[in-house]
Amino acid sequence: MASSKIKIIARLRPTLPHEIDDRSVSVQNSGSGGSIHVYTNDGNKASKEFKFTNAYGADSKQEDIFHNDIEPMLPYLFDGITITIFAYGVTSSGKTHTIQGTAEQPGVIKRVVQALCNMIGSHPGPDISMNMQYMEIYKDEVYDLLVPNRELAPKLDVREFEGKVQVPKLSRMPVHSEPQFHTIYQRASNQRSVGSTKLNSHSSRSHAILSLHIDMPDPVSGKTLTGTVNLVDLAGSENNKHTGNDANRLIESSAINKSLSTLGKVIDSLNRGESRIPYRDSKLTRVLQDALGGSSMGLLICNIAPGAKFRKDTVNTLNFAAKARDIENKVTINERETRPLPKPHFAALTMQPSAPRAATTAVQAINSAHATTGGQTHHGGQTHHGGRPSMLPKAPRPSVTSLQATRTTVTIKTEDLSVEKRLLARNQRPSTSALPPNLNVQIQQMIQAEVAKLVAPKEAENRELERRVRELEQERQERDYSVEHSHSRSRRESSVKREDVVPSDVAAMLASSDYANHDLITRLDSLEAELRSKNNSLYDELTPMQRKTTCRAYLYMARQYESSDDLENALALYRKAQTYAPDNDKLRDRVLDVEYRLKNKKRAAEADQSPRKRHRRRDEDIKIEEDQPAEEDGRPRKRFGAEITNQGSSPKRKRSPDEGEEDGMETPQKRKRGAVAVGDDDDDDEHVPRPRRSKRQAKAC
Ligand SMILES: Nc1ncnc2c1ncn2[C@@H]1O[C@H](COP(=O)(O)OP(=O)(O)OP(=O)(O)O)[C@@H](O)[C@H]1O
Repeated sequence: MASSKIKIIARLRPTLPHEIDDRSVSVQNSGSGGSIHVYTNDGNKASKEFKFTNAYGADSKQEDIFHNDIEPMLPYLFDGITITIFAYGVTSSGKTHTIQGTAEQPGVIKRVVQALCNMIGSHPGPDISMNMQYMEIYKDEVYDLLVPNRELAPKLDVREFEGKVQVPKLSRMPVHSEPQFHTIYQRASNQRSVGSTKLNSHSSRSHAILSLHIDMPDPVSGKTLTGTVNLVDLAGSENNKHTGNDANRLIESSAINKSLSTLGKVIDSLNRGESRIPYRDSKLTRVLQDALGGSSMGLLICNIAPGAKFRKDTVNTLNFAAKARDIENKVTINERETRPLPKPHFAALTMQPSAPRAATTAVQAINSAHATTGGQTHHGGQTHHGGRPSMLPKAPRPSVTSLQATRTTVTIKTEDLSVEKRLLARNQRPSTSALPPNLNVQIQQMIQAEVAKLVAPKEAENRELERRVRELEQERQERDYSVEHSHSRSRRESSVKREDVVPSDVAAMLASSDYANHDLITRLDSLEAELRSKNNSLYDELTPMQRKTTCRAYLYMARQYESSDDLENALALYRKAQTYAPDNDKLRDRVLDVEYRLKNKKRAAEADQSPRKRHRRRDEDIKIEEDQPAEEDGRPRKRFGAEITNQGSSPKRKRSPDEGEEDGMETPQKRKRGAVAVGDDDDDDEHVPRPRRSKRQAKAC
């Protein structure tokens, strides 16, 4: 494993038409080496100097940066190394211009894709493929930009797998050609969150990360090397006094500033060699973990805006860059098994995976190249890093899957960096296994046979256990079935019994019209008692039809009792009937009526107990009987209690004109008065209501 420092370059953008050129920032030796001077006051000689690997002035071209700093890194991708290039700076400093560019001045992305397509195309060897992923981090959440509709895209999780931070659900698209890439990229870029601020009409509101993966399978070793280049366009730090942000922009701005401040903290912690690096404090640092003290090579482009109003931001950016250049990454090569292996037996798990080997020569070559160009920029250039253990890439966990990722080192000839020769050299490398392939298979088969012998008795025991469990389960099911069957049969029988018994009894009772059918009452009572004893009510047990029939039976008997003036029994039977028709309003009225009458009857009976009243009443009765002639048909007139019918004599019921006066009589008093009135009115053609009189007055009359 070799260490590699992050390479830092700075770029000053030109003054825009609406800006004043106050010459507050200048670049010396633009293009190679170079330093940036930030003047404390306009035209003042006092300045702060920052030196970097390369510094580019306002007149620099896109291709200058590409040819000097980016193109030389690309061949390392074909050794399975990850490269991260990110643009950092205040808003409107030219980050998007540098990374993305325009149609006339294409930026890093277009140039990198073009170069990679050429490199892949010129290589006749194994099947090299390129895939792309594109995500944005907006308000500290990761979103896929390759989805058809970014608005509907879900937030994505960031996970760590085998020492590498990944976004597992991020989509991946194959890149076959340059035009095809640009179609996909253009569509995805249009989905990126941008907004207008006072400083930039097209300001990025998110951090965008485009990843290009180059997969190089090696059919001989069954392994695939993957080189990845991450091109990161960070959102710019913002001074809200200058941007004039509205509420939504302020929220975005605070998320951007927070993530950038975490980025600064991560770099500080790495420089101090702290044991805890706050990668997890923001999604940005989590995703870029590999580039910040991880296992990839890094290039940081610091974009600077001219003008005094940006002076503070410019100094901050350059201070940040000065700190970042001390970060050391432990560069590793990404190689994984892709040949499907025979399913490994658990015994094979005891075998440890091969430890990652260091990418030595390749990275040393990079470092030496950096040192030659950037040695003078390091302010004395000591490395403060003491080889913090957490910065070392983790060894892959043992895995039973055939896709076992390993990171190994290859020796790269630094004197010859052409892709064809690198790939040729890789193909000519002997297989990592020193044993012939058939011997490996034989060993595996022997181990499997041995282990099978060991586990055979245990497996037989397990089979026997399983069989026993199955039997028991079957027995239980059969038992459950028979219990359920007997229950349902008894339920069926009981319902059949009820249907047989209740209706036939009722029918018999109705046929005999014997209202004193005590047998029926006894039968119903006993049935109810029986059901009550079973914690159940007859109502619940009967079908609606059976309830209706039972109710009718009780009603029939109640009416019979009522007509014979046995109000007590009638009331009891009406109440019973009510239990089977609780919602019947007429029946409820009837019960109230009978209750009322029964109460008055009892009261009247009590009054009759007084000796004086009994005497007076007897006299009155004699007098009335003397005065009252018999009906023409010889039948006596109806008297109190005899008028009860089953016609529904609700107290509130409106009488029909056809109903006799007596039917509307509601109370014993009324009825009595009515009886007298009927007797008196017999001779009258016209009904004249009589004034109310006391009994004494009536007697006097
Ligand atoms: N080197 C350059 N040459 C010409 N124009 C430039 C250059 N750099 C930046 N610009 C112009 O400056 C403006 C702001 O640039 P750009 O959008 O790239 O800034 P930014 O840093 O990405 O801003 P933000 O962080 O707000 O997205 C754009 O109009 C862009 O065309």
